[in-house]
Amino acid sequence: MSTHSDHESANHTTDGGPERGGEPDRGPRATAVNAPRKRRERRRGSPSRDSLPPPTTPKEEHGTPSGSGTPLSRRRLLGTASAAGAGGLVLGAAGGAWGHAAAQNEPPAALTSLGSADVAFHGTHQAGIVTPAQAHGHLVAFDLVSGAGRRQAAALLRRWSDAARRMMAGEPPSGGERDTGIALDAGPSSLTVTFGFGRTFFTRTGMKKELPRQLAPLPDFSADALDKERSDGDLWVQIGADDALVAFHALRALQREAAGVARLRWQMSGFNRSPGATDRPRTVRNLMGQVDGSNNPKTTDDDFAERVFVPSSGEPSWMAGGSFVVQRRIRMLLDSWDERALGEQERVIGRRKSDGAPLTGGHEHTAPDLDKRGKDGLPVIAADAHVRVAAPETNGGAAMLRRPFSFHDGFRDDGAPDAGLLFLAWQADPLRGFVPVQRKLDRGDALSDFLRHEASGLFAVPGGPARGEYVGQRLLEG
Ligand SMILES: C=CC1=C(C)c2cc3[nH]c(cc4nc(cc5[nH]c(cc1n2)c(C)c5CCC(=O)O)C(CCC(=O)O)=C4C)c(C)c3C=C
Ligand SMILES: [Fe+2]
Repeated sequence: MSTHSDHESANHTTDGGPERGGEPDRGPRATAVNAPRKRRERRRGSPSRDSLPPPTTPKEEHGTPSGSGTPLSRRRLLGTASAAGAGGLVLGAAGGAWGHAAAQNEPPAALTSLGSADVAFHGTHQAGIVTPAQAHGHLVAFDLVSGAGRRQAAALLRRWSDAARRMMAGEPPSGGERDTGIALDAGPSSLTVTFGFGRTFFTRTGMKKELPRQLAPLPDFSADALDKERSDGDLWVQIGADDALVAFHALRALQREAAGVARLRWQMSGFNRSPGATDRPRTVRNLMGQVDGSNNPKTTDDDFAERVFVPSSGEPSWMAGGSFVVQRRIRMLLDSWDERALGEQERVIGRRKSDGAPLTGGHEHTAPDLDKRGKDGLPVIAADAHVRVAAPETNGGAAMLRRPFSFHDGFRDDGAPDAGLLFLAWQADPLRGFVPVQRKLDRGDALSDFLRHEASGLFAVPGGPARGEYVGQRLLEG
C-alpha cells in the first residue's frame, strides 16, 4: 500500500507535491489566489514558517463582500488575504473590509501559516494519524443512546463527516446557520477530526459479524489501575488543531450533531508544543522533559504502511486503509520524577535529556547501540531502560506509531499535578504493536515506577473517505 495519501502530501511534502482538495465551492478567483498559500502551507513545520509576517487582527481579515449576501468562508478570506499579502495581487473583490483595503492599495497583512494550514479530509487514510501532532487535542468517546442502532449511527457518521470536512477546510460545520461562531476569526489551523469504533459499537448495532479480530479486549496489565468510566466507548473521536478555539469549536459542533443519537461517555484534552515555539521544528517534549517521539516509525520507512495501516487486501475489508488506535491515560508521578538527578532520569529512559540522543552516543536520530558496554562491563543502556524494553529489536519487531498529547487536569488533593500523557499508539494490529510491548514494559521498565495507567481504549479507525463518502460508510452500508 502506498504511504503517500492525501494527508501525507498535505503534511510532508514541500513545494510541488500533489494537490489536495476537498472544497467544492472555490471559484476561479479563490483558486488563483490560493496557489501561493498552499505552497506555504506545505512548508508547515519548516523553519521558513517562523519568518512569515505576523498575524493580522481579526478586523482586517473579515468582511462580507457587499451585494453578495453570503459571508465569505473563513478559508477563502484567509487565502485571499495571505496571497495578496505575499504577492501584492490586486483582486476583484469590490466592497467589504478587504475590498476597501485593496482599493486603497494597502496590502492586507497576511495571516500566519499557523491559521491558514489545512489538512485534507479525503484520502486513503483518515487525517490525524500521520499528520504532525497539533498543539491542542480533544479525545472523546460517545455511547449510542438506547434505541439508536445502525441506521442512526450511519446518519450520525454522515453528519459528522460533513461537519469535519467543512471545518477542516475552515468553513462552518453545516452551512453556518446554527454555528456557534467560536472559530469565526480563525483559519483551519491544521484541524483534523478522526473517527473510530469501539468493540461495543458492533454489539449495539447488531453488526457482530463485522467485529474486527484486532478489537479483542486488551489483556490486563499488572500495573493497570483503570477507571472503566473513562475507558472504551462505542464511538471515538480525536480532534487536533493548532488553535485552541478551533479545536473546541470542532468538539462542540460534533457533540451538538450527536444529540439524540449518542451521549458523551468521556472526554480528555491535551496539548503539545505550539508550532513556532522553537528555533526550528523539533521533536516534542513530554511533561517529564524528555524528547519524545525520536524513534517513531517514519512515513518514509519501507515497512511504515505495513506497521501502521490495514492493507487494501486486509480483513475486515471495510478496514482497508484503516488503523487501530490504543489510547491510555498515563498519569506521571511528576513530584517523584522531578526529584531524581539528571543522570538517573537519563538512565531510566536510555537517552540524554538535553537533546534526546541515546546514551551510547551520537545525536537524537542515531540508533541506540543496545550491545554497547561501558568500562564497568555493564550495558550503557541499562537492561530496564525504557528504550531497550520498548524497542522493536527486543520485541520481535513489534512497532507502533506514537502520537500522544500531554495533559494537565489541575492538581490532586496531595498537591501533585494530575498530569501526564494521553498516549496514542497507531498500528495495523495491536497484537503486533501495543500489546507485546506493553506486556514487556509492565514486567521490567524502569519508567513504570513513575507512571500510572488510569484509562484505556482500543478503537478501529477506518480508512479515509473517498469524495462523496462518509467515514465508516463501507462498514455501515457494506
Ligand atoms: C506500550 C508502549 C509504550 C508506552 C505505554 C509508552 C509510554 C511512555 N513512553 C514515554 C517516553 C518515551 N518513550 C520513548 C520511546 C518509546 N516508547 C515506546 C513505547 C511505549 N511508551 C516505544 C516503542 C519507544 C521507541 C523505542 C525505540 O525504538 O527506541 C522515548 C525515547 C524517545 C523516542 O523514541 O520516542 C521516551 C522519552 C513516556 C513518558 C511514557 C508514558 C507516559
Ligand atoms: Fe515510551
